[in-house]
Amino acid sequence: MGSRRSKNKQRDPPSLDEFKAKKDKSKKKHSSSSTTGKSNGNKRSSDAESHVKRKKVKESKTEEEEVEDNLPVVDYEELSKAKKSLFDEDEDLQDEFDLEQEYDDDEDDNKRERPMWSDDEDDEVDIEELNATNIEALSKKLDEEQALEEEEAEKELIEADKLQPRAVDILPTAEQEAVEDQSPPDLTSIRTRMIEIVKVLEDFKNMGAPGRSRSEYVDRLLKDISKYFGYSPFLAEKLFNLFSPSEAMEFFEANEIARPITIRTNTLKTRRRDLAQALVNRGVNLQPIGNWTKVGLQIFDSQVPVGATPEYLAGHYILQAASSFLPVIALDPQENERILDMASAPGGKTTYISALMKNTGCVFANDFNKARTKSLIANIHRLGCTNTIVCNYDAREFPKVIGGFDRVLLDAPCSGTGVIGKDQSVKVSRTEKDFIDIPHLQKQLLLSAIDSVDYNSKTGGVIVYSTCSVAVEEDEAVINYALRKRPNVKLVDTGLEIGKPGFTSFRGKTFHASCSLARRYYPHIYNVDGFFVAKFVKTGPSKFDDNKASAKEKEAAARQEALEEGIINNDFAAFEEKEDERYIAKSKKNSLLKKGVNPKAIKK
Ligand SMILES: C[S@@+](CC[C@H](N)C(=O)[O-])C[C@H]1O[C@@H](n2cnc3c(N)ncnc32)[C@H](O)[C@@H]1O
Repeated sequence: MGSRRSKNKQRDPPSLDEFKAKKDKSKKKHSSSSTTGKSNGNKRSSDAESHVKRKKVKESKTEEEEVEDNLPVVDYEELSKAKKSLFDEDEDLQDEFDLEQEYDDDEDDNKRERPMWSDDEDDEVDIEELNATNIEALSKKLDEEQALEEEEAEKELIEADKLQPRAVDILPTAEQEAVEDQSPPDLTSIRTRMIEIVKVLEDFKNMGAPGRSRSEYVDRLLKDISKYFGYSPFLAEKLFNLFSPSEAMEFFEANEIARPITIRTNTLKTRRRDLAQALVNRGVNLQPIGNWTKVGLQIFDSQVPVGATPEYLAGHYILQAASSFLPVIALDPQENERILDMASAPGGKTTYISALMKNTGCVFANDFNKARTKSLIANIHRLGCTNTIVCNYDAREFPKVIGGFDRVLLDAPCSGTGVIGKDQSVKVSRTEKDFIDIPHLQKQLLLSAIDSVDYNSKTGGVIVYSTCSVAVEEDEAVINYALRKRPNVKLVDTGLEIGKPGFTSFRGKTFHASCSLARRYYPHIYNVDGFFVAKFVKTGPSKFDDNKASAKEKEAAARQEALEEGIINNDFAAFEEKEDERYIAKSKKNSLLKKGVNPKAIKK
């Protein structure tokens, strides 16, 4: 963890001006790379700047700041740069989405480069001298110096760690623990102790105190985590076990912050470029999410409520977490297919499916919770999805209700351990029983999803299972169960470019090797909600398969029933002749009056 300290700063979202300056910079970078061939010039220069800045900061640090630097704050700056982040800034995006047209080339803005260039003075390097010709050489030199410095610092740290018998002092005695339990928590010392314990656990052989077992450190760390971050001891342990100790700390830290606000362009009504332009005009500061989606936008800040703009009300976009795009991308819906979204409210994924199908075919949007189907219907209407049928069944009743689908999405009800960043109540509300009951339901739902798919589908035969939980019981254990119970399916690649592979074994349990094809998403790695996505294809009929013919009959019967109940009208787009006659007459009269003609004088 020591080597991370200099980078442990969360980046503030850029202001509009900074964003613009960045765009300008990137534009210059493009042109300079094409003329000079020095494609890394800007990066190197900013490396050089940050080195200069780091140096300054380092010199002026107090001891307290040094301690503060030790704290495992999630490195979002690194995250945003890392290839693996779902919020990649890809230069290629410029072609499809070029916001530069939205900003004038203003001299003031050009002056407002990143502060590293203008604010810092440095004894050793005169930044003014960093021009196009010597920048690369200087940067290289600075890089080397920096690497050497970091190496030395790391060595010093290791030596200091060895010399100091800190490990002995980290764990409190029973008496100290008793006193601590009685008094209000001292969060600063708890945090420091957590960091120390993590260091010991990462190198227990050399750093563990004599006579102390690894589990003593783990127990203390778990107590500290649950006190510091506010988790129930049970959930703290469950989540801790998913990661190495230092990664677990990053995960817990990341859960303290909400993920970036993201929206999905509704391509049934607009294009992302047009939407972005409209929102920028309203004072929304945004940029594309990353090169893995052509419809997502990340909102940095806004002068208007993003959930109430005219574009929102007109259904040009939906507020949707970036991770929620993933299962639909994996589902890969095709035009004219029949698709079932088993647990669909409030419809973020249904409306995306509908958009990808360009309103062709048919999407059955089901949800067991009737109250939630109201927001589902509202979203379907607002976004103009005309190929959807909303239903309200316990999805375990499928395929008896209807089957023979080309594709089924099961975005399953779950414990929500992936979305603690936005729902902190999960920290204490989830019990051991939840991790038995919820997976039980998920397993039943997944079998129904599999049985509802037509294995003869010419275009599909696909089932996607997703959760916003990172708990293995709700993810790999569920898909592994389905593989055992339904030998007529196999897991396939999700087609998603990024994501960590699913576990093939976990704490003594072994899963089918193909579970590694599933994808895991974590807030501390991708800056998105924790998520899980697995994709199956059907290789043979299920015992309970409903063939396509009978599914069609059921669909026709359902339509008829809805017609009879007046839920849908066959004459949705037709004219009400009597009503229309009145309006036509009125408008004719008005038009004559406008022309100064007395309507009564006109012979009928
Ligand atoms: C994760 S949410 C779905 C979110 C939705 N897919 C979206 O993108 O907006 C899970 C949904 O499952 C529904 N649900 C729970 N049990 C169900 C069941 N037995 N059958 C169908 N839906 C169920 C819940 O009402 C909830 O709306």
